[in-house]
Amino acid sequence: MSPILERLRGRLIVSCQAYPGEPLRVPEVMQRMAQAVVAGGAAGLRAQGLEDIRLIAASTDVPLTGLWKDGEDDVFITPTLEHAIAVADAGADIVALDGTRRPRPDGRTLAETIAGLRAHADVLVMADCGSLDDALAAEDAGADVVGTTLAGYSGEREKTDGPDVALIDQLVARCRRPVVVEGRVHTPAQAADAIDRGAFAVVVGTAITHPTTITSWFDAAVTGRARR
Ligand SMILES: CC(=O)N[C@H](C=O)[C@@H](O)[C@H](O)[C@H](O)COP(=O)(O)O
Repeated sequence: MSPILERLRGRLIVSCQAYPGEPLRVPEVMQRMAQAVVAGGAAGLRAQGLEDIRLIAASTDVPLTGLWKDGEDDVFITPTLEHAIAVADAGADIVALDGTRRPRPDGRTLAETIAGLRAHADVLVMADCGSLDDALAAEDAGADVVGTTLAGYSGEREKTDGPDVALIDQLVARCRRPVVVEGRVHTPAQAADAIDRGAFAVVVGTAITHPTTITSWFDAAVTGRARR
């Protein structure tokens, strides 16, 4: 296994992302966020957008998974070969891309996209999948790692409240490549459970790095409960 992946075995990867229009959608802010989570023990980082990737790659030394979200269409996580090459060139160690079986905007298959990326750069590829069939196809297409990132977002599986544990169990049982659990891991207990189920690593985003959502959880918990 690659030394980059070895550093992530059984560890926490923290996704540092802000969304369009949000106050924290500033590359330097995400760079600081990345430094803050590494100080807390994150063994890996995940970042969106070329400038965020560049800044984080330059200022941290943990394995960096990069992606470029583009478009409103079904396939928006690093949707084309051109996007994937740009993410690699920005400094990502692992390029995360849509690993579903849906048609891609540039007409390439996932296998063609991975082969094209590999011809350009020596990077690892994480396939962001939405189902077991996605993950099995992504392995055949050459992905180094399969993730549960798109479970509940690609139309194939229900969006569970927490991580999709049934899918985790399926992937761990059937996949040959490391399975990275990502998506709605909201508590340390859920992260531990994912590892106990056989996940190679766990990605946590929102519950660590998205204060607007975290605030809404606390607000919903307290609002309306006061005795007087
Ligand atoms: C579906 C999609 O677009 N997922 C994105 C992928 O990079 C991010 O918006 C998520 O924050 C990330 O997957 C981490 O998941 P969570 O924030 O639930 O811990």
